Amino acid sequence: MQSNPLRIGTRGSQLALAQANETRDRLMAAHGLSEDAFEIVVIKTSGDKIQDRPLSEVGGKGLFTKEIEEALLDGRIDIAVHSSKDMPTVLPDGLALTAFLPREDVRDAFLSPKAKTLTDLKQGAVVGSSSLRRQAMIKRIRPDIEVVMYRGNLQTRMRKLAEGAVDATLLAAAGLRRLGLEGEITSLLETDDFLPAVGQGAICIESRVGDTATLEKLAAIHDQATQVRLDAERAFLAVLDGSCRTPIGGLATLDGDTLQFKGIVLKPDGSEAHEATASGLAADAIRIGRSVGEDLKARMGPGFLAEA
Ligand SMILES: NCc1[nH]cc(CCC(=O)O)c1CC(=O)O
Repeated sequence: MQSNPLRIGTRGSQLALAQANETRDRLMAAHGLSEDAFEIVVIKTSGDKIQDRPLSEVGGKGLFTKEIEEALLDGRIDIAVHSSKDMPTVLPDGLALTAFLPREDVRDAFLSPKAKTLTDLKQGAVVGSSSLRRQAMIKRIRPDIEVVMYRGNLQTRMRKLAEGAVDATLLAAAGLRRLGLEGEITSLLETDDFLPAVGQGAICIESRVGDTATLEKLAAIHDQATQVRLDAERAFLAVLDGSCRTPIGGLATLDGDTLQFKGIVLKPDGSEAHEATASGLAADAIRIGRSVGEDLKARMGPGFLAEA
């Protein structure tokens, strides 16, 4: 082990800090190190500075990673901890997702003081979410529901829900668990009818490609099954060129050596949706994800993504 602390870059939100701490704790346990072997470096990103507009309007996923990736490339940090869901499919030259922690619950959670599930909400109910995927999936099941923009950190969103500004909200179960807020979950949306975002529930670690000393440390906390699932999901997203303006869901599951993949593309108002599935050997994860992406692309027809 090197004597310099391993510098862990992260955003400053409570969720991001919880993820960075979890990564540090796993590294400490795996290598028998103390806390002084690590330094958590908080980096403010453009995405953190913009709070009043949906992400889809201001440039999408890369907003939460740009400044952190610059710090990695400049050698100011050694690893960056991210939610896989927030990672663009293309990374800057010289950087890669070099480790995945074991994936948690992938499901979206329904939170409401007024109803047990999405389908129990009263006619014309208001749901807060600024995720285009969640908006489209809600509209597909319940076209009468009004979805209003709802950004801010988890605590802010829960407060708005308690104050009655909205009737319900949807959040990733994994994020709530990491913050010790799973008690706030009213019910969980099963993936059969509500497909999560690509990467949901998986913490990933980004580092410099040739930094072998760091890669060796990460190997001890890496989960290969999560990597295989994410390989398929990210290959799927890359084919569809998943911009933040396109509602897309995708999930890979592993049963032994068999990978199952399901993907969906929707119009934002839920009026049209295309789904496709494929399965095969885990070793073919990337090919399977890509094939579902291509299948959907063909079935959507030209213009669907542009219109969306
Ligand atoms: N876009 C924000 C974001 N990125 C990752 C998570 C949750 C944690 C995860 O999916 O790993 C969340 C919050 C949410 O969607 O509720």
